[in-house]
Amino acid sequence: MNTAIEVHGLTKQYGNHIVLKNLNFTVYEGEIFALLGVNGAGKTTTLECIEGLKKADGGQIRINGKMGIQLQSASLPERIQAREAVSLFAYWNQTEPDPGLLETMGIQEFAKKQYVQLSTGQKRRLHLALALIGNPDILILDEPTAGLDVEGRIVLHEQIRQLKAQGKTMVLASHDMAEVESLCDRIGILIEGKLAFVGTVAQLNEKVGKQYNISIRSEAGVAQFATEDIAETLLTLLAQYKAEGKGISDIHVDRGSLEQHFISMTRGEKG
Ligand SMILES: Nc1ncnc2c1ncn2[C@@H]1O[C@H](COP(=O)(O)OP(=O)(O)OP(=O)(O)O)[C@@H](O)[C@H]1O
Repeated sequence: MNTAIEVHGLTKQYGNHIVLKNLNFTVYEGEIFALLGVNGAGKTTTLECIEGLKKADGGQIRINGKMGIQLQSASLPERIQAREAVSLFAYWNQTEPDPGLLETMGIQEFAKKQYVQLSTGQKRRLHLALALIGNPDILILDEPTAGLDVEGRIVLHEQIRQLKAQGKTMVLASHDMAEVESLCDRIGILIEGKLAFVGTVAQLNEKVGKQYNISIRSEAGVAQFATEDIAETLLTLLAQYKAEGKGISDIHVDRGSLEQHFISMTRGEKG
């Protein structure tokens, strides 16, 4: 496997606060690699060191290929139209705007709108399109779906999958375990500036167990259950609620918070 990014002994501190502590990881060509961590774990700082926007205090970063960076929100002038931003980025990249790219990213539908008038989802799509203008080999995406509704996330996930199918390498930051599980090939988990785990989703599941949390709201209040077999547990619970005549008003299933996985990882326990 060819290497797209190699990070060796990366350290970074702000004053006395060491935020990245000797990070070592490799991103291979064509894969989606996620940096997963809670707020403040060091994800953005790591990405910015890779992007060259922040200077590392120690270590080496090797990049093999052309890199595209997805902008953060509110990075463009408020009054610039989406199509003007595209033209500007194309000019900087000494190329022409690619109508196919604009079509795929769904930019045409809001091409004449000013940046300030765009929804969060439209801004993200525009940022992704701008990152793609120079036809990079490697894409860096910092929390690409933050603030998006379910539909917006599904659309963006699909676009990210299409980019992978085209052979792009992607590194993304996220604090959403479920997103990372469905999208990424490998994960690096950052805990307080240290990489606590690097490996595939399957390897992570082996390590922390594949536990799901189920919350059921009914007249009797909210009850919570943990299981490794959602289908079986849900069927049993639904039958039980029905038999007891308890009307269900909401059901929520999740993969457990990152914090739960971190705690179990550091304790070496399951769940
Ligand atoms: N310019 C800065 N000056 C001082 N401290 C900073 C600066 N930028 C980030 N930090 C600190 O570095 C740590 C890591 O921040 P970073 O933004 O990399 O985390 P993150 O994992 O991306 O968090 P989030 O999910 O909230 O974006 C935090 O404690 C943060 O307060």
